Amino acid sequence: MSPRRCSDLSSETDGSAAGGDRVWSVDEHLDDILGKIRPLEPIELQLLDAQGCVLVEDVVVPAALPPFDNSSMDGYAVRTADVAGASEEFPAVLTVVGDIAAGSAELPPVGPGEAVRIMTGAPLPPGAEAVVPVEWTDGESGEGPAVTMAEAGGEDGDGFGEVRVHRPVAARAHIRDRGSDVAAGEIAARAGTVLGPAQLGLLAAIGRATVTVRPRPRVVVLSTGSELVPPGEPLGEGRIHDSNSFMLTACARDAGALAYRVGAVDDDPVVFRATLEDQLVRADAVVTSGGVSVGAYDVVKEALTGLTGAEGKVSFRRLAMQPGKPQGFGRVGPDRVPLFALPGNPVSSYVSFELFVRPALRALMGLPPADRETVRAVCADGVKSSPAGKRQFLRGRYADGEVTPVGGAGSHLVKALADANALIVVPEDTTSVDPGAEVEVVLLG
Ligand SMILES: Nc1nc2c(c(=O)[nH]1)N[C@H]1C(S)=C(S)[C@@H](COP(=O)(O)OP(=O)(O)OC[C@H]3O[C@@H](n4cnc5c(N)ncnc54)[C@H](O)[C@@H]3O)O[C@H]1N2
Ligand code: MOO
Repeated sequence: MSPRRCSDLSSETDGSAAGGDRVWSVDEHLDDILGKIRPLEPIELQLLDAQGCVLVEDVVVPAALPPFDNSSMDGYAVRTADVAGASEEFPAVLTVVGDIAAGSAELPPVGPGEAVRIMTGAPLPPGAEAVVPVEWTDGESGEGPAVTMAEAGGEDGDGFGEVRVHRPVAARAHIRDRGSDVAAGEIAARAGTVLGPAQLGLLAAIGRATVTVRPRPRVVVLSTGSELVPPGEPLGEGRIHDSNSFMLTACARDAGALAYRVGAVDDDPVVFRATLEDQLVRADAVVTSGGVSVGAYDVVKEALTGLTGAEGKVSFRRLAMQPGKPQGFGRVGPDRVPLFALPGNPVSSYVSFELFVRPALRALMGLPPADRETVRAVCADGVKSSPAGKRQFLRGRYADGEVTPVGGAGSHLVKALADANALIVVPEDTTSVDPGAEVEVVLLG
C-alpha cells in the first residue's frame, strides 16, 4: 500500500445531521458490517507469526513421521528369542555390543546373544526386534534390577559388559514404528484449520518452516477529543486521561489483530483527516472513538461527513441499543479500509467493539465472526428498568449459572466494566427483569 492523500477519503451519513431518521437494530448494523467485510488476502508467514491464523492450504506430509523406527524407552535393543523365558532368578545374559543415543547415525547390529544400549528416540539398530526397558534388567551392574542406565561404555569406561535381562519381551515392544504418527502423503492440516500451538508443533515436526494463511489484520486505533491527556501526564482543568485508545487497542489484540495505538487527536477535522490519511498506509481496519454524536465538536462525524469522491463511504447512524447508540461504519481510501467510528463514552466504546468490531476482525482473518459464548443465567437481583425499544447490555459478574449486575447503566463507569466478566442482554421488548428470572449473558473472555 502507498500513502494516500486527503482527497482519497469520502463518506456520508444515513440521513440528517443528527444521524438519520431511521434507527437501526443491533443485528441490522452487524449484518451491514459483515456484508462489507472481505477476508484478507493470504500471505506466507513464518510458523510462529501464523499462530491463531487460518490456514488456506492443505499441508501434505512430505516424509513419514517418525522418519524411522525408534525406541520409546531407555533400555536395550534385543532379539526376542534371546530373552524368552527370562526371569530375575534365571536372567538372560546378553553381551552388550554398542550404545545408540538419539540422533546417532551409527547403528551397531544386534546378533544372537547380543544387546545394544539404546536411548529414547534413538533409531532401532539392525537385527533388533524389541527394546527391553532398563528397569527390566540389571543395567550391566551384575546386581539387582536397575533404576537408571549406566554410563556409556561401562562404569569404568573400558568398553561394554554383560546385561542380565529379567523379563521376556514381545516383538516390537517399546518401538515406535516409522510412520506410526503420520504417513508420507497424508494431509497434516487442512485448509481452514486455525493454527494453535499443537498444529504449529505438527507443522514444525514435518519440517514446514512457513505456511500460507490469512494474516492478522493491522488495526489502527485513534481516539479523539481535545479533553484527552495521555496517562502519565498531569490533568489540566476539565481534562481527563485517554483510556479508550488503550482499551480498544487491547481489545483489537485480544481479537487477534496487530494493533497500533495512535495518541488522541484533537477535535479538529483537518487534523483528524490528516492523521487518518497518514495511518491508512498501515491499516487493514481503523477504529476511532468519540466524536460521533450530535455535539458541536463531533470531529469524526464532521471529518467524514460531506466528503466527496468516488472512493469510500462512512455511514453514521443511531442504533436501538444502550450503550452504543451513535455509530459510524464504512470503508475509506482507495483500498476501502473498513472504519469503525465508535462512540466516545468508554463503556459504549467497549460494548461496540465487542458487538461489531470483534466479529469484523475475525471475518477479516477468515474466522467465524461470532466466538463469544452466550449462556442463560439466573439474575437474582433482576433489572429494575431497561429502555423500551433498545437492546441493553449491562455489565455483570457471571459464575455458576448466576449473574449479578455490576455498576449501573451509565456508560462512563469504567471501574464496573473492569470488574465485569459478562454482558447481560436485556432485549428490546423487555423493560424490567424480575429478581430471580433468567437472562441471556455474553461471556467476555
Ligand atoms: N444531545 C445528545 N447528546 C448525546 C447523545 C444524544 O443522542 N444527544 N448521545 C449520547 C451518547 S448515547 C453517547 S454514547 C455519546 C457519544 O458521544 P461521542 O461519540 O460524540 O463522544 P464524545 O462526545 O467525544 O465523548 C463522550 C464522552 O466520552 C469521553 N471520552 C471520549 N473519548 C474518550 C477517551 N479516549 N478516553 C476516555 N474518555 C473518553 C468524553 O470525555 C465524554 O465524556 O454522546 C452522548 N451525548
Ligand atoms: O449510547 Mo451511549 O453509548 O448510551 O452512552
